[in-house]
Amino acid sequence: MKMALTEAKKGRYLTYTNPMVGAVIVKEDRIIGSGHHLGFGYEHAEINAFNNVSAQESISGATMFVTLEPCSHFGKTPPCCREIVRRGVKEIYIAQEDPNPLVAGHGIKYLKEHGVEVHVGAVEKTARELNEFYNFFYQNKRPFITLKVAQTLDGRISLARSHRTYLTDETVFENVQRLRADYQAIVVGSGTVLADDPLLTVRSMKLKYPPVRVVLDRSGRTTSKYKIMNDDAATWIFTENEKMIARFATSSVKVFFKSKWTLKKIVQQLAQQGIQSLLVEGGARIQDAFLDVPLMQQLIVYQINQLAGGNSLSAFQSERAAHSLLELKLTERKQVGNALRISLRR
Ligand SMILES: NC(=O)C1=CN([C@@H]2O[C@H](COP(=O)(O)OP(=O)(O)OC[C@H]3O[C@@H](n4cnc5c(N)ncnc54)[C@H](OP(=O)(O)O)[C@@H]3O)[C@@H](O)[C@H]2O)C=CC1
Ligand SMILES: Nc1c(N[C@@H]2O[C@H](COP(=O)(O)O)[C@@H](O)[C@H]2O)[nH]c(=O)[nH]c1=O
Ligand SMILES: [Zn+2]
Repeated sequence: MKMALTEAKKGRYLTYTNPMVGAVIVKEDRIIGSGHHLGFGYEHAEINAFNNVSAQESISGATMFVTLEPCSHFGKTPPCCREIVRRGVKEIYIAQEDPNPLVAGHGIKYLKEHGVEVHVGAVEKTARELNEFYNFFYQNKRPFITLKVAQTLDGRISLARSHRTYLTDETVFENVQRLRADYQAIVVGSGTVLADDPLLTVRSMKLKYPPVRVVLDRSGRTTSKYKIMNDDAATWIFTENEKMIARFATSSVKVFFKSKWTLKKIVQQLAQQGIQSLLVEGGARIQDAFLDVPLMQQLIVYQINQLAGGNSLSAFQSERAAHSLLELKLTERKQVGNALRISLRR
């Protein structure tokens, strides 16, 4: 199963809203084939593993190790569970059940009903972690949300709200690029667009499915002159200003207009669009809004050894009355460039 997990990882950045999946076929204590899910819309891991078995080998009577329950639905490809039965696989080890309601248990049921000996749960924890956002999305019906903040020792993100303060170095930039690549959407508030004019793209890698840039712009202060509105990646704006529809009518920017958007409704809408993971990159008011709801699962802080003081801007700051403390569990702490990277979970 560990080999199947190594196989699965070969699909990283290519599977999009599909999980990474790996499969290994064993016969008489020999590996006769292995494969992974090649990418969104392409062959599933099991089929790719079958395709990699040489013509001289007989699959009939073999054992398969697969990191996710074989699918039972006609999607972009036919059901893997049928192919497994058709090929005569005798026994199958499955790391985890597929939480996707299209499959959820049906694949296992089909295999059992067709005489395959099924074992579920081998190396399950590692398999679940590999597709953490996918699993979270189907189990909770909402995206996995990470808040990311670059801050000073005194928890400040900028010397003044109206402009950008460069806090972290090139090494942190690279680290953030890799972090971004793992998410399907990146969220910022209009204040950050106006103050920083960020691109919010992944420049260090050529991604087939770059994260969507989501701008929360309630009163409609952004225009097409900002870099985030370019075509380097998709951009979606959530606004309560109807004029934004006309303002972006001739561009590829998608405007989600509603006379009243709550953060919960925005997250619901993103889930409906199939977004399984969100990286929230500020600014102060947006981070505070996510803290207030609270809709986040993870916080990643890049903390530098400098102080800002005075009336500099706090990482989570708005006009609302603070009412309680939110306790988080430390999961990782390591030095990255000029910052201490601190990861915490709810
Ligand atoms: N160091 C770091 O990690 C980062 C620092 N920054 C810094 O943060 C500053 C910008 O922060 P800030 O001014 O707070 O702006 P934000 O980026 O947090 O955007 C705030 C705006 O978002 C809109 N909005 C939409 N939905 C909501 C909601 N549910 N709750 C609150 N606001 C919502 C509001 O628009 P409206 O007013 O129309 O209602 C509000 O003005 C800049 O100085 C920037 O440099 C930014 C990102 C990262
Ligand atoms: N990638 C993968 C599976 N993925 C399952 O299939 C769904 C996508 O189906 P489709 O759109 O047809 O590609 C995905 O959400 C998940 O339920 N299943 C498998 O048997 N093996 C695989 O390698
Ligand atoms: Zn399949």
